[in-house]
Amino acid sequence: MIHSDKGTDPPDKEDLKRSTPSNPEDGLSQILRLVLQELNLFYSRDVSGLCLLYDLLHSPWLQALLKVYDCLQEFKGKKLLPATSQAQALSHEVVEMLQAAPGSPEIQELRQILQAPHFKALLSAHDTVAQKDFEPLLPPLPDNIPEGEEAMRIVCLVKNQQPLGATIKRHEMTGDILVARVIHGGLAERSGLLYAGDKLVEVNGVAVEGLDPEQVIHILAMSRGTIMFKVVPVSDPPVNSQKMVYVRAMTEYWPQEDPTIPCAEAGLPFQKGDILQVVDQSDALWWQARKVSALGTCAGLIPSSHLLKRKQREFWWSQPYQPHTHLKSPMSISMEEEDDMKIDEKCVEAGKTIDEETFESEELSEDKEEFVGYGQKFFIAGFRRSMRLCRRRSLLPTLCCPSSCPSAAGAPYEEVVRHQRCPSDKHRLIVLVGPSGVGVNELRRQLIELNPGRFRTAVPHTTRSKKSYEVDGREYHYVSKETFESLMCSHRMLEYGEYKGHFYGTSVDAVQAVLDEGMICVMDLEPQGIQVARTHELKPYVIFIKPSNLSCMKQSRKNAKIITDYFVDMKFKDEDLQEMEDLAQKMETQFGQFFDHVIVNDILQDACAQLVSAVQKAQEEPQWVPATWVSSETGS
Ligand SMILES: Nc1ncnc2c1ncn2[C@@H]1O[C@H](COP(=O)(O)OP(=O)(O)OP(=O)(O)O)[C@@H](O)[C@H]1O
Repeated sequence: MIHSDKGTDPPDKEDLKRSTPSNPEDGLSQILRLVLQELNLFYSRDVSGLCLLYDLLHSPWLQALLKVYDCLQEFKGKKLLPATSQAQALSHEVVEMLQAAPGSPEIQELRQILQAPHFKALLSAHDTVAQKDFEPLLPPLPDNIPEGEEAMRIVCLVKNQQPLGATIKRHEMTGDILVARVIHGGLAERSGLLYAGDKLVEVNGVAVEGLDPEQVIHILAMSRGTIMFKVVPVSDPPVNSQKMVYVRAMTEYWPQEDPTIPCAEAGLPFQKGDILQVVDQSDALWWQARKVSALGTCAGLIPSSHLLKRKQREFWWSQPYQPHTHLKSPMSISMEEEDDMKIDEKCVEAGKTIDEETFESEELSEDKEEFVGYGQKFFIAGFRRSMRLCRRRSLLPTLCCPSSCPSAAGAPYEEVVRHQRCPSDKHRLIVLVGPSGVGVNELRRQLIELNPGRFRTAVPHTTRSKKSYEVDGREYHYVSKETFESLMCSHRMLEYGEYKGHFYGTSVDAVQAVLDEGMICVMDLEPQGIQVARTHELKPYVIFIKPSNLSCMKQSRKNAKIITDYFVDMKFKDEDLQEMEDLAQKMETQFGQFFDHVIVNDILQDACAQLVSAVQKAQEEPQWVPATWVSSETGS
């Protein structure tokens, strides 16, 4: 019973009495219910530490739990033996007896239960286990093995639908057929009887001497059921002492299109961004791996990092020369190419006169920059027209496709670890990426407005002069050209561009300032900026905002407008939507390996809900991140 100095009544004595295990009616769930009830009481009372401990140790439910624990421990030590290994036969007998017995509803019900197919299957499984009847029936070993022959091992494998999980090769000097590799998780490996280096002598009684590996494979392919190998065991069976590593594929790989793979069927196809568990790197050229999304499966062959890099280089040199294509939105390119004359025409068409002052002040409608939430007035920086138009002219070096350009290609695999952010750590930076006009800024704004106390955007820098109504550090950080250039040169700018003769950009420090305040920083970046942001200090979580299909977009963007250089926002034309789709595809092809999450922005409300949930998961659930982000933390 729990005593306390003050507070509510102790729990019902009868309840506690009933909770002791001496009362056989009690279930464990009853005890646990009482535990929870009492813990609730602890919470609601101001109990001193000593009393709490005293009460806790004397509480009947703790005693009851300990008794349950003891029983379980005792039970664990006991070796379970089946009461009978003939349960099926016994059930038959009972059914026959019941048939002769006078009919009563109970007897009828029992007969039905015993004859139900799933119950029969259960008894059959029970007897199989009780009789330890697990092994497949293997043919007897041949008894005419000549004496004095090399030490041989006879291996019988029962081939079901699955492949054998081993590859063979011919020894260059001796011509012997050897087991080249045994695939992890495959039939051969699970048997524990075949090793890389074993020499094949016979397969199903057929001598393999003088045969090509392809002929041996043909014999194997034709075999059904049990396959018998006669092998000369390798003197030193290889021991796999390597540690398992996880990698993110930074490129794609299709074994069926690779003529150099030792066995295309054993290859593991993968796409950019797939997380692979590499189980064997003992071979310099071909590793063994499986996808984390299918860990129960047999491993497959993938090119080693070194080999894949070489393949990328060879592929690149075999391609006709193509100047690097920019990942600029055709919408923005076409606008850049327009001459002033045309811009003037557009402005006249739109019934506006050019108001340079309005334009320079970059005024958006007030509700886009300021809003009232939580009884407070909030100002959202980073949404200004110049900043957004300037982003389209990003000065970051435009990356070419890492998989096809040897100079830009990084490692084809990036080692990753599963990392969970500690609640006391700074939040991860949330980066939104998407083709111009897809709704990156709309979603960003909606997210911030949803909870301005939790989400914020970084305040950008500019070299243009401050307007009278602006506040330094609110709309922008106003800096000199020299300061801006020094930030650029010291790689402290995550993105930057030039617009109407002024620099605009967002610095690492501006992002850090938001994170230091314990808030979640949400920014939008051009995809070529992702790699700059991928540092252990920011640990960005990249969300790709993707347009839905054309017909849906036509419907959902009927009233939407894109910002342009022409002082007025313009309605989407069909070509704009098509360009957006094409650009999204290019972005996915070139930068898909960096996307942690993809959201299709069709119905705005749904996309916003998905964004909220993705951001929460990024902060609160384990995610795959580059191993260097975590090792540099533990190292520091
Ligand atoms: N799901 C949606 N349904 C309807 N309209 C949308 C949706 N998403 C965005 N919009 C509208 O589309 C227009 C363009 O969106 P937004 O300004 O966010 O583009 P963006 O991706 O930030 O591109 P950029 O900044 O490069 O112009 C805006 O008028 C926005 O309100």
